[in-house]
Amino acid sequence: MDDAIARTGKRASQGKTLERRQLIYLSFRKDDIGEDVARIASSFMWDVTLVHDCDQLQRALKHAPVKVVLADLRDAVSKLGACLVQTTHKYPNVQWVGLVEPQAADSPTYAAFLHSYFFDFCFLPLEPLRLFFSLGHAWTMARVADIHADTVSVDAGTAGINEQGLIGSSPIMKTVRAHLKRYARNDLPVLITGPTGTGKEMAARYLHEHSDRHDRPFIAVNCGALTPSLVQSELFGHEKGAFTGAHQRKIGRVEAADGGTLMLDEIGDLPLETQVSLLRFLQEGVIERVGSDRSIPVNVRIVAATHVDLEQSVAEGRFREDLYFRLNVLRLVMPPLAERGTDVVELAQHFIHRFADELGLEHKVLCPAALAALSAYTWPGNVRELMNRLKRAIVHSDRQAIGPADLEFTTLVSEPLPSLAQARNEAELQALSRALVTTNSNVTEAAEMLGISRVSMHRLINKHGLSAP
Ligand SMILES: Nc1ncnc2c1ncn2[C@@H]1O[C@H](COP(=O)(O)OP(=O)(O)OP(=O)(O)O)[C@@H](O)[C@H]1O
Repeated sequence: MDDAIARTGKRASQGKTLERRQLIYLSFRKDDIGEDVARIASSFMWDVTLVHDCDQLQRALKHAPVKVVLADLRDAVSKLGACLVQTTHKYPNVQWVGLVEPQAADSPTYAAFLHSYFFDFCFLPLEPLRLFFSLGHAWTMARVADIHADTVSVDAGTAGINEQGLIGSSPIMKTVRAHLKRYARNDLPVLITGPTGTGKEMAARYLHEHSDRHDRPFIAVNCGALTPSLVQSELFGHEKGAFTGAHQRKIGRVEAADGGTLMLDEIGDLPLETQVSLLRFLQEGVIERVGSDRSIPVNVRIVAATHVDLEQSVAEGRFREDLYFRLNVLRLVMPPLAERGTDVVELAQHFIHRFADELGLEHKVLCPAALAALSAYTWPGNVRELMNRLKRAIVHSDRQAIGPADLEFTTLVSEPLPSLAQARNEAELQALSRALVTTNSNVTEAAEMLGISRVSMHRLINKHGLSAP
């Protein structure tokens, strides 16, 4: 079998100069597989760096353009968890291939690692040709991920995407960020609507951070939490002695936001009698502190948010129509989490690391069934509900891998079916691999065996990153 590999590698280099590829082989055990791996991989154009711990791995990744890490998973569970979290966070495009003993793939912890972090795995004892295909395909996937990341960062430059601030790669969230970035270029009022917990306040902050006002204050006022008796003084401030208990001058929230952005959250809950003072401020750009008749000019950008239907409130006489028209100049709708596709998994992966850091707890992984349950759920409480479930799971679960029950999903959710395109692709790769193995990588014979032309065979080999002649 080694000869077949050597021949395939040799053919691969015939007629053109092929780039040698960098592979890191990570093994926490210092036994002999390393040398076997290095010999086999170098025969098909890989340069192998052998590392034995996470520090060495990080150093190797820093110093060489590595796209694939091959990890020996034997006896490595305890060390591997932290290492995977640390490394995949820092080098998200590097693809991982695992070497496992057949029985290990049945263990829930290994299964969680393999599903969450690994592109592919090979069983031990090592079958060289299987490794050859696996590494080749992983390399191609890493390249695709690099190209995609370049596109996203170009997008980020023009559309102002800040992945850390407002997470989500779904098309709908990309559109949200693009709108916010565009709105950030002017000072017009924005009305953000959407269900509770979808990130309306976060969107307002994002807008502020991308505007020229970003080094001035961002002040959020929860209009629903203001008591009717104090709402005027909270918003506009008061002078000393203005009313019983006003022992000293107080600067209101509107004045505190001068030069920056004022977010009026839950604007639909602002009492009717206060709505008129807010309207006056919006029209004239000046405030008067309670107990004073001096007008103070204040320059703020207004972002209002609500989860209630303001049009309905206007129709029912609970919200002033003139104020509604003042606020509703630019409009943004935050989509429910259930409409954001795989964002739920992206957000969950982000939050489990963030909460573990914040709470000083060990980093955990989400097992495949948990990921499936997260994707299948309807999320009435949106991102806030997701955060709360994850926080509770991290605190309560003693296991390394978080399962559906830890996330309080009582009904079991089955693994999602692969799409037809994925299933076809997988079948195509398998047929291709079998034909190449059977014919010792003879493309003409393999093409004949599969009933396709040599040209199609080459196209498929390239498509699947199998690096043949
Ligand atoms: N896309 C996102 N990326 C990261 N965190 C998010 C995202 N969306 C929401 N969050 C987080 O979810 C929580 C709820 O978000 P936020 O308070 O902005 O929602 P909201 O729509 O204003 O809620 P409400 O209507 O109840 O006031 C916050 O802790 C926020 O940091």
